[in-house]
Amino acid sequence: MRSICAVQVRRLDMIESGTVHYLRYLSVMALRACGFIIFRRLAQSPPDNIEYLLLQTSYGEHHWTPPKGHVDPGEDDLTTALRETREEAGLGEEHLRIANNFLKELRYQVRGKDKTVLYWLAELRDPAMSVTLSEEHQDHRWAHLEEACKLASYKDLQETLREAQHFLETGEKKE
Ligand SMILES: Nc1nc2c(ncn2[C@@H]2O[C@H](COP(=O)(O)OP(=O)(O)OP(=O)(O)OP(=O)(O)OC[C@H]3O[C@@H](n4cnc5c(=O)[nH]c(N)nc54)[C@H](O)[C@@H]3O)[C@@H](O)[C@H]2O)c(=O)[nH]1
Repeated sequence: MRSICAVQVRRLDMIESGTVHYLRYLSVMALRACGFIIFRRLAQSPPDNIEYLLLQTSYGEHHWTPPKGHVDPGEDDLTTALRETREEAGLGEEHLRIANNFLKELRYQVRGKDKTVLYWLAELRDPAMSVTLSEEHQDHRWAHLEEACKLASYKDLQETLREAQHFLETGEKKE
């Protein structure tokens, strides 16, 4: 009887990784994530000179979003955004020019729980710099606004990208 229990416990330990671990994590953590809408400017004339960076997850629905991720306990939001961008895209603060006066908050539900995502806006200083993905993502794309909106299939994220474009073209936030 004792040995059966030991085997069962070991099996439970083994499935403690992957999705089970992730679902347990979700059930205890408040869902808050932070990241950057990263853009680069090309030589073309406006508006085609602006491209946005989107990453495609290697898990789940394989959805596309800008680099972002969960806030660690005790971490401030901007530090999270910078850490996640370095981890997920290989781009650090030294590679970015962070825009003043642009911060967008998205709220949506993930598996029945409210999630808040904060996005800052940042320009890649060297447009030729390459992106280095982590295991969390399987692909990345630099895309003009309309293509970026097709990849980012969520209405709120599409609106955020449109607001970023408006901000970059006019220097003003959309009301
Ligand atoms: N095994 C496994 N493991 C997973 C899974 N899933 C995650 N992991 C692990 O967690 C780590 C990631 O940790 P971080 O990087 O720190 O966090 P985030 O960046 O926050 O990443 P998430 O993917 O958790 O969160 P979202 O992007 O928010 O996607 C969640 C759902 O929300 C919807 N959704 C997404 N975006 C929008 C939007 O803009 N607007 C709207 N309206 N809806 C949106 C969409 O339906 C989507 O399915 C990975 O390494 C994995 O280990 C999974 O399914 N199976």
